[in-house]
Amino acid sequence: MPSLFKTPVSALSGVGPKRAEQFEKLGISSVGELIQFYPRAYEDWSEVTPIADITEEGTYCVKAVVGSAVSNTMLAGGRFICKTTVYDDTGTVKLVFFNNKYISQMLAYGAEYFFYGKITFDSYGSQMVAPAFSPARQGPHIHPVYRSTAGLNSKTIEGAVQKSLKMLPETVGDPLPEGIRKKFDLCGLRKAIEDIHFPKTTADLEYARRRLVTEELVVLNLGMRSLRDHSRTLSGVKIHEDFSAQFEELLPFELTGAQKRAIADCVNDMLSKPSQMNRLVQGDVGSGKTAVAASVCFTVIKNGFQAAFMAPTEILAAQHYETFQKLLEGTGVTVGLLTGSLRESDKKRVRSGLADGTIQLVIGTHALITDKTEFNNLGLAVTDEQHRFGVAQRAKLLSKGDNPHLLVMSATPIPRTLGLIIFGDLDISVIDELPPNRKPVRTVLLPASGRGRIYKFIREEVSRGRQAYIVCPLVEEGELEGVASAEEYAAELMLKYFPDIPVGVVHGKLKPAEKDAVMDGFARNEYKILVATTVIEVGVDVPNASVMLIENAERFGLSQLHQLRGRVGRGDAQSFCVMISDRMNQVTRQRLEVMCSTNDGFKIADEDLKMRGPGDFFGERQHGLPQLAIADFADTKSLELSQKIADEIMFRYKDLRSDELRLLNAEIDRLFSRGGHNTMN
Ligand SMILES: Nc1ncnc2c1ncn2[C@@H]1O[C@H](COP(=O)(O)OP(=O)(O)OP(=O)(O)O)[C@@H](O)[C@H]1O
Repeated sequence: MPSLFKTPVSALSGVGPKRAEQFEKLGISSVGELIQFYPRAYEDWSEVTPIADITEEGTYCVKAVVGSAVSNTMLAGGRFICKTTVYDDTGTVKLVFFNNKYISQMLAYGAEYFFYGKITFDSYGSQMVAPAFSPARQGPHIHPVYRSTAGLNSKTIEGAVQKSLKMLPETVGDPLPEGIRKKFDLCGLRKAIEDIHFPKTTADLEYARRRLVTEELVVLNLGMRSLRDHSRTLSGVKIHEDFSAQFEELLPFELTGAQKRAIADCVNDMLSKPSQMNRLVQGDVGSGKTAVAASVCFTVIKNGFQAAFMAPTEILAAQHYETFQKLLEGTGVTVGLLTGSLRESDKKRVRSGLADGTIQLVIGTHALITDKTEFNNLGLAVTDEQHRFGVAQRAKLLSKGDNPHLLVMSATPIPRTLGLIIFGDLDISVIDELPPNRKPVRTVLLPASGRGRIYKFIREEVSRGRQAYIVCPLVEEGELEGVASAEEYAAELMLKYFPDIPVGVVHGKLKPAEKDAVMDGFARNEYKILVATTVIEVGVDVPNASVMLIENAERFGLSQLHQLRGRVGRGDAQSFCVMISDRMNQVTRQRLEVMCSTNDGFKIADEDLKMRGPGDFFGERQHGLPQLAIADFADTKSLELSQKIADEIMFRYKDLRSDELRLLNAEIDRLFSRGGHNTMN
C-alpha cells in the first residue's frame, strides 16, 4: 500500500492528463489517495422492488431487462434525448437520459441491470429519468456515491476506484497489529478498503467504516502523543525562583483557588521538571485566565527571560497590553505591543527592543511569529485561544527561543474526549471556579417586537451607571435583507431612541486606531452603549457592562453566542443577555433555547458540536489538526475507543519506533504531513 501513494493516478488506464487534473481538484494525485477517497454517501441497491409494486413516486432500485434498443433523438440546440423501456416479471418502466451519447453503447438490448433512481408517473405509465445502473451480475449491493467535481462524476470515480483496488497487493500490510485487531474486533485493512467502497450489505459497510474510523483516530491520537513526548525530551529554559506571591500583591483582587492552582501547576512545571512546560489553561468565559497568564509571565521575567503573549485579535492584544502595563507599573518590567497595524517605525522600535532584550514582555498578534521578529532570550510563549493558531503556528512561536515554555489559554470549552485529542500534546489545568460574587447571566429570547421594551430596559440600566453592548451580525449595507448594518443600526438608535446617551460603534471595517479609540471610550465608560459586530466576540473585558443584546441571534453558533454573552456578568452586578430573532424555525428555536437554559460553557459546547458538527464548531480548518479522511470529531464513541486502543498499543509495544508499529508510524507521518502539518519528528 505505501508504494501506491507514490503511483500517480495517471497510471490507471483511462486516466489521461486532463482526467488527472480533475482528480487533482479533489485532492487526489496518487492511486493510494484515490483508494482513500471514501464515498460521501451510499445508495441501497440491495433491496429490489418489483415494478408492479411501485405505485407511488419515490426512489427505487429495480432489476430489469432492456426491452428495446436505445433510441437517440436530437432536440433543438444540439441537445439530444435517449429512451428505452425495461421490464421485469411484473411490469415495464420507461427510461430517459439527456445528453449522454454513450448510453446506447452502455445499455445492451436484452441484458439485465439494476436501475436506481426516482420513479415518476405520467399518463403513459412510470418512468425513470437518468437512473444510475450497473450490470445485474454484480449482484445486490450497496452502491457508493463519491464527491464529484466539474467533468468528473461519481460513476467515473467509481470506475477508477475499481481499477485502483485491483492494484492492491494480495496481502496488504496492516498498520494495526493483528493482536490489537482481534482484541477490539476490527477487520483487516484489505477487507475494510474493499467494503468501504463496494459493500455487499449494510453490515459489511458498518464493519469497514468502524475499522477505518478507528484506525484514523488512533493514528491521530498517537501522533499528538508523540508531539508531546518529543517536547518533553527538550530541556526547557531554567527557572529557579517562584515570583507568583510577589505578583499577587500587585492585583486589586484575591485570586480564586482555581486560579492559584493553575499558576502553581505552571510554576511547578518550570521549576521542577527538566523539560519544557506545555500546558493548557482552560477556563470558561470570565474565569480570570488573564491574571494566571500574567503571573506566569512575571515569574519568567523575574528569572531573567522574556515572555511573549499572542492574542487572536488586535483589539484583544491592545486590551491585554493596557491591563499588563497598568498591573506591572512600578515593577520595572518593560512591556511592548506588536501588531500588524502599528506604524512601521513603531514596529521597528518594538522589534529592536525584543532583539536586544530591553522589552521583557510583548503582547501581540500574528506579527509576533513573522520572520522579522527576533527575541534576545524568550523564556515563555503564551497563546490565547489556541485552536485558532494550530499546532504549526505554536511551533513557530516556540522556535523564536531556545525551547521556551509554552502556556496556552483557551476559553472555548471543548468536550472532554475531543479535548484529549486536540490538546493531546498538552498538560491541562482547568479553572473551574468563577471569581466571587458573580451572578449567572439571565438570558431571554425575544421576537423583534420586544425590542422597544429592551431599549427601555437598557436606558434604565444606563441610568444606574451600567453599560450595554448591542451586537449586529453584519456591517455591509443591505448585505442581507432585514439584517441591519452596524452603522445604520447605530444611526437609528442614536437619533430615535438614545439621542441623549453616548453610543459608540465598532466593526471590522474600521481602521485599527479607530477601533481602539472606540473600545477605549467604552472601557472608560464614556460610551454607555456599544454597537458592534462580532469583533468583540473574544476576550473583551469591561466589567461594568451589564446588558448584551444580540440581534439576529439565529445567525450565530451556540459557542459564539456563549462567547458574546460572556462579555457581561464580569463584575458583581446582575447581568442580562437578550437574543432577538424573527427568523426561527423549530431547530433554531431549540438551539437558542439551550442558551436560556444554561450558562455552562461545556454543556453548550457539547450541544453545539452535536448540532453543527466540528467543521462549523471550530470554523473551517481552524482547529489546527490534520484533515481527516473518514473519522468525525463529533463521534464521541469512536474517539473513546481510539483512546483505549492507543493506550493498549503503547502498553504492548512501548515505543512507536518498534518494528511491529512500522506501518502505523508511517501512517502518523502521512496524516501529519497533510494540510501543512510537518511538525512531526
Ligand atoms: N479572582 C478574581 N477576583 C475578582 N475579579 C477577578 C478575579 N480574576 C479575574 N477577575 C476579573 O474578572 C474579569 C475577567 O477576567 P479575564 O479577562 O481574565 O477573564 P478570561 O478568563 O480571560 O475570560 P474571557 O475568556 O471571557 O476573556 C476581569 O475584569 C478581571 O479583572
